[in-house]
Amino acid sequence: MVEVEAAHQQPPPALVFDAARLSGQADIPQQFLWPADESPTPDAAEELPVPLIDLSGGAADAEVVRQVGEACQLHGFFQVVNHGIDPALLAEAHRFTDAFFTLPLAEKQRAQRRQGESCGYASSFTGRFASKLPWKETLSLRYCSASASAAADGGVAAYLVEKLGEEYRRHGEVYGRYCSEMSRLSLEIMEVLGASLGVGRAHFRRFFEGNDSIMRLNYYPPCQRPYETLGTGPHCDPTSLTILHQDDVGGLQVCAAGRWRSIRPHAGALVVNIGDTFMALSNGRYRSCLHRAVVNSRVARRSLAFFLCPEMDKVVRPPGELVDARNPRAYPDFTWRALLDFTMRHYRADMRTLEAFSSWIVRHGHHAPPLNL
Ligand SMILES: C=C1C[C@]23C[C@H]1CC[C@H]2[C@]1(C)CCC[C@@](C)(C(=O)O)[C@H]1[C@@H]3C(=O)O
Ligand SMILES: O=C(O)CCC(=O)C(=O)O
Ligand SMILES: [Fe+2]
Repeated sequence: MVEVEAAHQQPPPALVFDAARLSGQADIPQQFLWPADESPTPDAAEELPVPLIDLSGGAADAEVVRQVGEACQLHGFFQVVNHGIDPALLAEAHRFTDAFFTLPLAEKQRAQRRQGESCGYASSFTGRFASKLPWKETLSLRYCSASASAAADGGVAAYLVEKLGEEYRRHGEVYGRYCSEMSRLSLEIMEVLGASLGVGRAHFRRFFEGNDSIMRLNYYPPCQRPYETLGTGPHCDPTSLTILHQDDVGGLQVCAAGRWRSIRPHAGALVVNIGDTFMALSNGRYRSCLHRAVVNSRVARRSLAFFLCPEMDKVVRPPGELVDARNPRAYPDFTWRALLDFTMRHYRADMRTLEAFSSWIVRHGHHAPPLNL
């Protein structure tokens, strides 16, 4: 029995995570402290040797297909270079991230994320979770590729202007361009994943042509007790593909072979990992990988995560080639809308989200259209 609702019991009156104030204090509220068996150890985690995959030869390169397939069978993480994304755009997106998160709290709260929604500003999810609060602030934006033709930025600029005012249009245009570039790169990576799984380059690319994705800006203030807190707790991304640009501070860790290993920042490289929804699309062939973000007592850290997601009501079902007597269906059909709603309203995404979701579907009858095996 999965204790799902418990994760969202009404927590005590919301604590406010004002990083400008909290970051300097010797003591921190106990809601931010993590149990010893989940908090990071002081010894630096050894580096996880993930391949720096060179995309200059394009997504058709056989070596790229081999390296991505190998990484996805091992731990689901790899880094790409020569990905074609303008370094100036990456730098501008980070500059605007800094500009936003160093605003006074009241200004940021004008874009406050509402209960059950995935967009907006959140300061450590106080009011959403009762304990093990992440030491971070986030701003999440929605990017709809289908509307990109109309709004050219997937609706990102309009959202920021609506929430924060006309003076944020430039921010929105930069993040909109960033998202459309990430969407383009995601489709190239989907071609590589399709080729590596033997279902052809077009299959997953077509599935994600119209995507309804989430752009998340993570801001991790310095923390004076970095070995008792976590910037982002252990989890697998419930989404399909994550393309993350981290600054040069470091803090992303992956659990591989039962050990936490760090993914060292490489200037200009993008960190890529598959998520739960792609694990279901691959019928479990490729694993969504457990990872977390640790904080430090010296400097703030930022990471920009683009989460590729299918259109809300498209049924997530693996291609027939990946289902046979030896590889029966690993997960039931579902829609991304149902899984997103599950993580927003009923379950804090962790390392068992898809299992918890699968039994939740059965118990709550959220049946997707019948299988057409
Ligand atoms: C669909 C999503 C939920 C989260 C943001 C995206 C993909 C990653 C998820 C998350 C980061 C996993 C760890 C817990 C979480 C609550 C967080 O720390 O932010 C998750 C995000 C969320 O539910 O807002
Ligand atoms: O900040 C990082 O390096 C990782 C963040 C993350 O895993 C997430 O936002 O899902
Ligand atoms: Fe993640």
